[in-house]
Amino acid sequence: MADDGMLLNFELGDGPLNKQVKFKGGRWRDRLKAQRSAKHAQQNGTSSAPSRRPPTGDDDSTRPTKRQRVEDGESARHAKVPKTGDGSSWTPSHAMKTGQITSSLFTSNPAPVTAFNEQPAEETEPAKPSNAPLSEEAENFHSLGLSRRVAQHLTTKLEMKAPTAIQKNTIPQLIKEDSDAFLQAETGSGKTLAYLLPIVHRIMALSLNEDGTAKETKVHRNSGLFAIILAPTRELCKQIAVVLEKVLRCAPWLVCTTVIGGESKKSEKARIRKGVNILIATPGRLTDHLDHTKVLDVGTVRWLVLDEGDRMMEMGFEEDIRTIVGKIRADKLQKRNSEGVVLDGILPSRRVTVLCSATMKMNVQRLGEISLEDAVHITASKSEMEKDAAAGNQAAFTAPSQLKQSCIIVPAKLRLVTLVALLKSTFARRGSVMKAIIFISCADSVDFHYELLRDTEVLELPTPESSPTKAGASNHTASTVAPAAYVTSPANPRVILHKLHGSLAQPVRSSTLNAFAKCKDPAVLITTDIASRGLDVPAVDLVIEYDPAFAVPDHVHRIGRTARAGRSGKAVLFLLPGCEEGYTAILPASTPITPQLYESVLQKGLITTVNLPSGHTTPESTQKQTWTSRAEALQLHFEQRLLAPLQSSAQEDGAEETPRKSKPKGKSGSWPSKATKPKDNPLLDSARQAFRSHIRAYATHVREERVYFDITQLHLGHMAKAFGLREAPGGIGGGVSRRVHKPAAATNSASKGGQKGGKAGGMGKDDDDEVGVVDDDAARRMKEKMMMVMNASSEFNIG
Ligand SMILES: Nc1ncnc2c1ncn2[C@@H]1O[C@H](COP(=O)(O)OP(=O)(O)OP(=O)(O)O)[C@@H](O)[C@H]1O
Repeated sequence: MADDGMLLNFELGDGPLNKQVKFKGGRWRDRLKAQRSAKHAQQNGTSSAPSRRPPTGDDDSTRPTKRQRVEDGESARHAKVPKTGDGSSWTPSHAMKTGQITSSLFTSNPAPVTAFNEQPAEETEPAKPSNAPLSEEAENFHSLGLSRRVAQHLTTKLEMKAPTAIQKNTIPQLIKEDSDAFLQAETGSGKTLAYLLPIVHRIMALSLNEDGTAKETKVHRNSGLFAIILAPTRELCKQIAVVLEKVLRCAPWLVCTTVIGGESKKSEKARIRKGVNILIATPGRLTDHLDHTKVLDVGTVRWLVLDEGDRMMEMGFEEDIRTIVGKIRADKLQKRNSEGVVLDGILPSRRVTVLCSATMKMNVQRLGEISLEDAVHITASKSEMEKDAAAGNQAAFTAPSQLKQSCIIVPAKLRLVTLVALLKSTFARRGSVMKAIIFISCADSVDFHYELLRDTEVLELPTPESSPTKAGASNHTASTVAPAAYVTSPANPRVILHKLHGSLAQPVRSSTLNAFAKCKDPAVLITTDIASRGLDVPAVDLVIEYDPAFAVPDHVHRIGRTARAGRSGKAVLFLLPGCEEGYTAILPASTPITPQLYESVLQKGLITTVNLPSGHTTPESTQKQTWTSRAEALQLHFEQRLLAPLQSSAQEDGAEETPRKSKPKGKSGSWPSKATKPKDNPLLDSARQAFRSHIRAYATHVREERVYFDITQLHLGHMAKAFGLREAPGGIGGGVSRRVHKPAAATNSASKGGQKGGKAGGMGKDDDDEVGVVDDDAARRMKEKMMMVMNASSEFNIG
């Protein structure tokens, strides 16, 4: 690595550069321009710095102005070097002592269209949690109809004293009635137990009398498959299995298992052959087993649960679900099992389908048509039901009331440093935040940010799962768990970084998630939407949507990873100034989404020096810097990290950097594109790939929300800076990946041939990373944008 110390050590004084500086790196045009500017500045006794005062957040005048081209040498010559809000001078960044060329971070940024003042944090009474368990006095599990055995097990072993509202409304219904149900309640409200407990209770009743004494015939693992639970992702299936296993400890004669892909079908078949009473599956894998696993008998199945039903539809599992529902219904319902145990009466006398979600996209109506018959709609509260009815059964959804939502409107160029500053201030105090999740739009961008923010030194970590130790790194997490650089603080000298996306191998995904969940140190998970649904990781205090979700319901699920079961939580949304600002108006929130000024975030986070990764030194002079100059230095450091190994060759041939063609990476299948072949600096390569994928992903926000996420408004040059790039790399317009859904054919057996479509990238996984729908409109906009870019010269494309 280059000696970044040199780079961070730029002058803070407001005097002009008085030495002839040799400019290195970047493109020859930029170098020439900077050389000229510096010369003029010397002659005129002024700096070649842009004239704009860096925003300090002190008053309105400090707002960044609307997007402008970078000041030319003339205007820069006449510009005064202003003082920053905190009294120090503003540092020119176009021509620095080190001779590096970069555009200023604080100039030419578009101003927010909404005028807002950051409200001082009011000492208001915290909102009453809307998804918490009810009071023990008001309700208990036994009174809902569950056996004493189950109720006691919940209280004593699982430490659940009272049901939540959705559990209170669902459990009696599913115990007493045999009708289909559509379960809808906010994130973290305990829907999993709401449908699991009545199922377990009724299956247990085949073996136990009402007073808890054993019946003559006791069902066991070979007595039949009674329930199938479908969930969209493998992680979610595993999580449901963990909860169910805990519940089944009070009925150890019953067995559940998962069939989710990502592991050998043979071993799944073997488990089914051994006997299972409750099966948890991803739709694609189950369809495959229904086709090929003869021992899988669905004649005794009484419940089919579709957890996160809308997500399954969205992921293209409609055909699989049709097949599954069709096959289960077609099989004659057995009134007795093969051992002669009477099932009817104790178990439902018809097949019951339960559909479950915190949100309902339009496609759920179709899912309802496929799977439900005269379903009852169960919500957490009466008022919700009334609200939904008033809305013409278009289910309304909200975020938990205790969840505090805020947004930061931050110009594209400042996104990366603002993210670091936010994380740094988040972990400034020990214990205030233990776990944070950062949502990013695509796998390539997750890979890049993880590589950028992790420390290069491998430290010994305490838990075996999250230990890329010197001695023996955990194979599965060696490339997905690492100590973080930049965001640590004296109070939290160790923060552990994790990354997760659908293109990672299944064992890596499982181990990484497990490592994050069990991490004893403060931890950050950088992830795609793969972690947005249903995942229940305790102690997530903060969710950062660095890239906004592709659709509002996805946003609701993402932020729902915090503030679960009555706990508190915060969610921060990054938005660009301009049309994105209007997005907050359509987001569901019990309390208003509070705006935060990015200037304050930077100021708070960069109040002290940033801990650079091992091997990078922070010069002493930076100790005295202001937050603005620290932000500039940090950005410069990132850019330099990306460029370092390539610099010498660029100098030698004086050529402009051009993206090099290479084979597609293949690993992050969601966004296939012309990848550049890693040569000298894999991080640079990763940044370019991430940038391209990010821009493509941006084009895929759902149609109704594209008014807020208009790709034609994106400044690619500015956005490139958020990836540590000094200019937008080419190759973005290499065709917008169509979002076609993978499904069974791709997932399960190549032998099926006839792809019904594969998810972008065609990785053919059950639950690969998903993005918004890429349709003709998105493709057209993308094309338009590319034309604009080709016809315009940007700040980084001076000429
Ligand atoms: N009665 C209860 N008392 C205390 N904690 C509970 C209770 N029921 C569920 N929980 C806990 O609440 C958390 C959220 O539960 P669960 O994952 O079922 O929520 P959910 O409604 O399915 O959320 P999502 O829509 O995000 O999937 C879990 O950690 C679970 O252990």
